[in-house]
Amino acid sequence: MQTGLFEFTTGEIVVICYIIDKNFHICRKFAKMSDSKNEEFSLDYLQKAADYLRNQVPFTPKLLIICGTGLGGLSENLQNQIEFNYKDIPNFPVSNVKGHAGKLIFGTLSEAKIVCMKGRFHYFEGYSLQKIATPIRILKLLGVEGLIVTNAAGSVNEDYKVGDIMIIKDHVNFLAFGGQHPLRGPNEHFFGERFFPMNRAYDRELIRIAKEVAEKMGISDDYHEGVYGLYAGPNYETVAEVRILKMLGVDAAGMSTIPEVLVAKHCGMSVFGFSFITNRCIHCYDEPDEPNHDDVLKAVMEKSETVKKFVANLIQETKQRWK
Ligand SMILES: O=P(O)(O)O[C@H]1O[C@H](CO)[C@@H](O)[C@H]1O
Ligand code: HPA
Repeated sequence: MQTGLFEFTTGEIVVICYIIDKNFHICRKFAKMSDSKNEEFSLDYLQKAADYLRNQVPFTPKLLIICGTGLGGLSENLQNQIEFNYKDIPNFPVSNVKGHAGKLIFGTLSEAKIVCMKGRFHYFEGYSLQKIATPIRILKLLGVEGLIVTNAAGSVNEDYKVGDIMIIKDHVNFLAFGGQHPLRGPNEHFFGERFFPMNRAYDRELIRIAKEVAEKMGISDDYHEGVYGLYAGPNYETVAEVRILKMLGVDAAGMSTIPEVLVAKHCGMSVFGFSFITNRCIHCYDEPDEPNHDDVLKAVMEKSETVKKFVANLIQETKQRWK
């Protein structure tokens, strides 16, 4: 048989059809595999959680606050609170780390309409990067336009001290260097473009206002602008790793935040973030100190009022955006 440029016998055609068919099935299988990998990050799946919340919350939240370890007290700023346990929200992950209560709290502050995640999800808990960031997409579906993301972190920068606030001006996503990314897989165009920039990820105007707020609060010696680095954990860094982080321009190290920021930026949110410095990362082999989670929690508790005030003042100064 003559087919275009080539001549085939019937037998050859059968073989070719078989190969095409086989490849088609293999391709379909792979497509299905990668689709099912993203199913829990898809619009349909997340819509269920958004509908559940929308039916019970009488206003549209505009600002999401993610409370880092021990920073759940930030939700105490909110008036007219409506509270949900993560476990009661369909298709919502559940948090397992001490210092992360697992509650979603809606409320208002200085007329700003806010939702607060009192408890987040970490890669070291075994969640996929997508699962960690599902609340961002769910709350985007509800109407959220801005994110204040907070975390507890160790200082790599030796000028920082325990109790300081580091406003995040940029980050280094060490997981991405190894090809790990919450947006890996088919792009959900509803939320954003396949390719998106991150060079202006942290909103410069919010940073400017936050610095003014810190100055007005009289804490100019206790805040910095720096680079956050994601170390997957759950162990704290070795001395050699801390030295590498320093060489690579990281000022504070933590085990969270970046997956949430990536997904927030992908769906067009404005982002402001800060790290609360809970411990020093250890640079020297002869130092007897060892970081531990109880000290991390203790450090946050000691300064929780200042941090709460900092966030409340920042919201007060930017409330027009979140009404
Ligand atoms: O980043 P958050 O959730 O604030 O918590 C930080 O504190 C924990 C370690 O003490 C880790 O989970 C680290 O990421
Ligand atoms: N390293 C990583 N994550 C952390 C630290 C740290 O020193 N402190 C709090 N979270």
